[in-house]
Amino acid sequence: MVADLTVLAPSPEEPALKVDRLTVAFPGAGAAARSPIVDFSLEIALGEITCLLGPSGCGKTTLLRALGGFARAKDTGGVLFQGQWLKEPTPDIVMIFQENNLYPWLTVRRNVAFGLPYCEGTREEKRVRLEAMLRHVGLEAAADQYPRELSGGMRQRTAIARALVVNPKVLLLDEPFSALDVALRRRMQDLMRAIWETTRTTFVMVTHNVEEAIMVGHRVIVLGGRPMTVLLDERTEATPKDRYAPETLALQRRIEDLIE
Ligand SMILES: Nc1ncnc2c1ncn2[C@@H]1O[C@H](COP(=O)(O)OP(=O)(O)OP(=O)(O)O)[C@@H](O)[C@H]1O
Repeated sequence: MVADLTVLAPSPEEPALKVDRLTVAFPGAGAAARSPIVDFSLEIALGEITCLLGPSGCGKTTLLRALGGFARAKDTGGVLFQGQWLKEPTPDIVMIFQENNLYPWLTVRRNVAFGLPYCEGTREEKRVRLEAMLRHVGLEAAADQYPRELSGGMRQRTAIARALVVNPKVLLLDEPFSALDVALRRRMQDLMRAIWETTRTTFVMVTHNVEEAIMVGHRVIVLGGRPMTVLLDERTEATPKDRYAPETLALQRRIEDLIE
């Protein structure tokens, strides 16, 4: 446990994000008719890892963007964050994309520190927090390297550290590990669970990998159809030792059948 990163456990009653009759409108004439998200509702629990799965093109990224305040919603509904309609991105909700978007001209340490000037706390508190985060994701030794000198996993760890060091209330991840090989992907999944154990941040992760969703998530939601609906909403208690357990494999098959 890294004390510097610990936050108070949030009250479990209150949802972190409430999608309430959301219709996403795409810009351009008639485009709203093609929107996969029409009158859609869903609650994302506070302090949990929720994984979103679904066939390609069903609207997962569009939903994630809406959760981040990036989508244009019709004013008949939307996304509620802390009881308020989310109209634009907020520093409390941070999004990480597959391609991680690091600043190539900054070292790992300076990439991770990028958002700290905008946070509360003294210079010394921020310094301690930065170093604790670098240690937590195993990047201390690489802190003075540039993104081009890093492996894919190190780049993604830098992106995760940069997102978490500002202590967001919600972290949205869009297929963050899809470019990584199987072994590295598993290490990143374990790291994500370890980070969650310490910070209890609300994570929402889109993935195409069913096993990953079951192993990382506390809750797995399968989306599909047009307009998009929830096809399956299941809690999962799987730990690494349950990876090949009959219940894990049975849930995996049920989900795969829905996504095909
Ligand atoms: N800005 C936009 N304007 C018009 N159509 C869009 C826009 N953004 C997304 N779409 C369409 O909305 C649908 C859902 O896209 P989205 O990227 O959310 O799906 P997805 O489930 O994340 O797909 P994938 O798994 O392949 O990443 C697609 O048909 C896409 O073409």
